[in-house]
Amino acid sequence: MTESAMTETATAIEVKGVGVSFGGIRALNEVTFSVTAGGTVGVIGPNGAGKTTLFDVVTGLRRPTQGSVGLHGADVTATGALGRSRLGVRRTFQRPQVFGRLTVLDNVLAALEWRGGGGGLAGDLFALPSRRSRERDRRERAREVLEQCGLADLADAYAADLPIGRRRMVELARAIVDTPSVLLLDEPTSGLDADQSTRFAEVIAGLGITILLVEHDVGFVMDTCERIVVLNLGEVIADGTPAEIHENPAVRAAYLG
Ligand SMILES: Nc1ncnc2c1ncn2[C@@H]1O[C@H](COP(=O)(O)OP(=O)(O)OP(=O)(O)O)[C@@H](O)[C@H]1O
Repeated sequence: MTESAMTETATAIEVKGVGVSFGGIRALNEVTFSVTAGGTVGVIGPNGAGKTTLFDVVTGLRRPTQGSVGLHGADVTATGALGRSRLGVRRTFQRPQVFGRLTVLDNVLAALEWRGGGGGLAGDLFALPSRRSRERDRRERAREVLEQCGLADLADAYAADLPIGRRRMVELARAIVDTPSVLLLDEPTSGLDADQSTRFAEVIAGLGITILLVEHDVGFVMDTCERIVVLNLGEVIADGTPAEIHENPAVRAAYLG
């Protein structure tokens, strides 16, 4: 393998020259950055900076007007959200998106179901041994993740009845249960108390996967991420380590104050 090919495979997310316009509004302009496989990168910026639009572009919910998106070395600009999820991309949302009328356990099990039940229709209809053992494995894995996320006692609670902090953890549990390769977290600590934030940070630190997170809590980003990308008015104004970002005069002027 050539050196450049090796560099390419080590890059999990590559955003190159991305632009998105909404009519006359330029939500993103020439946005370029990458995330190394297994790395954790934070995106910060004031309201309206383009953070959510950037997540939409990386997850395939929105096609950029310009530029390209790469995942694990492949150009996925034209690949939709489902195709990207098949490549192992998972996401949480600013407002946690859980299935309110399902229990916590069923929310997590749902994420293990979409690839198919194994054994096909016959497996389901006749409860074949292969189907039953797969079902046991699924439940075991789901319970393991509930434990990891501090939700074991809430397995049978309806997601809609939970306070926002718990719903965020359910969303996280559902996102990580089938061991994604890339996880995007949109304002993960919003609505969490200090203990829940700490737990959240511990859970994601232990995953060993590529993480891109948007967060208003700059302290959390500084503690959790090895690199930070700063957006302002749709443009990257800084990209560096937490210490570099903290000292960057343009960032201080635009954001940190
Ligand atoms: N669907 C849309 N139609 C029109 N304009 C939009 C749309 N989505 C976003 N915008 C505009 O694009 C810009 C970037 O918005 P975006 O939501 O990506 O910013 P953000 O950094 O996530 O903001 P916040 O921190 O408030 O969530 C803003 O000016 C916003 O008003």
